[in-house]
Amino acid sequence: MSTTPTEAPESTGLAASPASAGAPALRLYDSAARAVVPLAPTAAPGLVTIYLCGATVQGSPHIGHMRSGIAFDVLRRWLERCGQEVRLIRNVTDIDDKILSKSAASQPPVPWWAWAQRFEREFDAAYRALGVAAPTYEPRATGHIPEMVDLVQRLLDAGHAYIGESGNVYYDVRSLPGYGSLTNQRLEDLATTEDESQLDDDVEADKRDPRDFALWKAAKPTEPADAAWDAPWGRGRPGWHLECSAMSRRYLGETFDIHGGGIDLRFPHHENEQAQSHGAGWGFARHWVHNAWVTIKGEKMSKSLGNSLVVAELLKRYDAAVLRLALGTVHHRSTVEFSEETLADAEALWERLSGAILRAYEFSDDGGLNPVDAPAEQVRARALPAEFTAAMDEDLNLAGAMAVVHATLKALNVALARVEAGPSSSQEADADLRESATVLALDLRSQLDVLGLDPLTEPWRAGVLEGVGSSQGGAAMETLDRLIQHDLDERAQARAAKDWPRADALRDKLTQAGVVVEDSPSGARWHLA
Ligand SMILES: Nc1ncnc2c1ncn2[C@@H]1O[C@H](COP(=O)(O)OP(=O)(O)OP(=O)(O)O)[C@@H](O)[C@H]1O
Ligand SMILES: [Zn+2]
Repeated sequence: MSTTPTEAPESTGLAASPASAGAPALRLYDSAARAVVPLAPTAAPGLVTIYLCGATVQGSPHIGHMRSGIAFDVLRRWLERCGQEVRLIRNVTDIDDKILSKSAASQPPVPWWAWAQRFEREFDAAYRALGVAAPTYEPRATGHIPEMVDLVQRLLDAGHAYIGESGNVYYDVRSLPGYGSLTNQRLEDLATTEDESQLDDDVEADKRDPRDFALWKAAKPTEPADAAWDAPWGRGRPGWHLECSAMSRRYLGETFDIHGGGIDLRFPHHENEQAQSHGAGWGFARHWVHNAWVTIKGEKMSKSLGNSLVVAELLKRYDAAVLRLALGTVHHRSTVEFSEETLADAEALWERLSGAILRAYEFSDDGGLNPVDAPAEQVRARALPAEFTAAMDEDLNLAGAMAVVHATLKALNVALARVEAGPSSSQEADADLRESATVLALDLRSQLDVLGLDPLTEPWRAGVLEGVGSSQGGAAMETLDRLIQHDLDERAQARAAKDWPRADALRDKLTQAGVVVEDSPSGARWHLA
């Protein structure tokens, strides 16, 4: 490994967090250590630095592409909830073989950069729709060519890279004793480091070893002139692996806390990123987190397998919150099987969760000061149940956290039923009941917020309040209640007089209008279907 001294990462602008909360209690599975280990951030007190490999913007995002964005959004939210400041970098690969070939093959052909920009926007829209907070910075590969050229030069100087006859620059994997350590592979057992992302690596006949990989690809006469940049060893463009080493160094410094991405990226992409950064003398990632696949009928969702579901299409059929719930409440290392059944379950759960919070919201309206409608900061300031915290701290155990969510929902429904059963003999007791339902609704919001699913914050709020109207919801429901109550009273009288046809007709009328009537010992209750 190179021992070249390196500059301090002052240009990253990293600083101690003002909201420093000491070290987080989170323990996370580390793919390199193959064990759950404590996360011990080092950049600055109260700060966690994360680099997540982002999209290669060569086509429309399918729902599988969203998995890592959502999984790491939950990780980020949890760390922030625990008082940490999180600096999350997610890059955009906006130059690559597929972008060049697809833009050239499109009818009519478009410039590669227009193609990349189109799909970057689509990814952006999909992340936004699914409630994935924007990363702290989202660097594009093409905006960091000088950093990449510097890194290649550094690797050349340190003897970890060489220039081939083609003008390509390769990483010499045999030069780094630790190559393969991330994925626990011995160099002797590796045949080649070719991977799909480097399809056009041509023959690469000038490699010294088939396991070496391209750091820099020499410009080709068949490729657009503006897809190449000057470098001391000749014009060309960066290899994919190089981008992440250069951009993580630029924004997070030589060493950072967590490196993430899809499980397929472990090898060769992450192994090669690590080789580059270690070769440059940088500490690089201290902790590796990889998320599992979204599958369909057990098979990875993938464009080439023809089973991919484009996010924009799914959003025409499903509420974005339902998609987020389906994807974001499963442990990040477990597969999400994406089926009609998964979506139906998520849809039903979302209705129950948002419906219960909405019911509490409606009855709590008090001259525009609705306690259930507390701003997100207030919701986040609430203490979480110890079981919830313990589950999240133990490798983001979402099953454990969701068990707490279900218990809170159940308790809220019980409280709501008691409130809705109507006034008791004591006003004080009624106020207590309303208070306990309000507290449970806020608790539920607070737990769901960690998962990015608080129904009363954006991007879900508008959809959840649709038809209720954020300021007029309570008043509108009261008016509706009076109208319905009038019919229910008439129905009660018809039943008392054993006028069954009249009683049934009144109920049918309400059912047709979307009102569900439930008879209980204390009288009929209603809710919207
Ligand atoms: N089904 C999936 N589940 C989770 N992550 C995925 C899934 N498909 C792709 N990804 C993530 O998105 C990254 C980019 O995906 P890629 O461009 O290979 O998509 P793809 O649909 O599998 O395309 P192709 O069919 O061209 O292989 C992958 O490296 C992976 O980390
Ligand atoms: Zn990467």
